Amino acid sequence: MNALIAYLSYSSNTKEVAELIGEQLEAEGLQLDIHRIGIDQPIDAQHYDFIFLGTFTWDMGSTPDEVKDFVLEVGYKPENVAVFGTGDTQFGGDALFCKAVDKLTTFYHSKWAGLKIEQSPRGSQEKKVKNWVEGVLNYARSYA
Ligand SMILES: Cc1cc2nc3c(=O)[nH]c(=O)nc-3n(C[C@H](O)[C@H](O)[C@H](O)COP(=O)(O)O)c2cc1C
Repeated sequence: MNALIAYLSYSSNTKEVAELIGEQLEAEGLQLDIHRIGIDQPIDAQHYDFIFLGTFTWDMGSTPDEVKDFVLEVGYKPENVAVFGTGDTQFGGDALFCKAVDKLTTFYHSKWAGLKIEQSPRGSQEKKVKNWVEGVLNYARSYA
């Protein structure tokens, strides 16, 4: 099985989550490609068994433009998109926390609840990342 991790990150929090996810996927034996949204060349989404899409949230619960451009670039709604992201409850509390994750999860009709991390995942939230990735892979194993 193979996977793509596509993410946008300005100040590295979402990048750190992407790295943790990547380490786990590789440890589980998946072949991995990384796509830095807004930087790397367009990808062929059909090539992947899983697409992990990562974004931060800003501007009152908005999805960053680069991520919207990526969604348009992909051009269709793959069935295998799992969404993760980082945010900060100081910007609007629970109502706006990682709102972009919610929006993308709904947009892609994702099979998996979005992973929401407060700022950096390092420390106590690492376990949350690990459990979420495990949940995504377990679903795939049970339906493969
Ligand atoms: C101007 C601004 C607006 C933000 N608005 C939100 C928001 O509405 N909801 C949220 O959860 N986080 C918000 N954040 C917090 C960022 O999403 C958070 O710091 C995130 O971890 C940054 O990701 P990155 O380090 O990958 O760039 C905002 C941050 C900034 C600077």
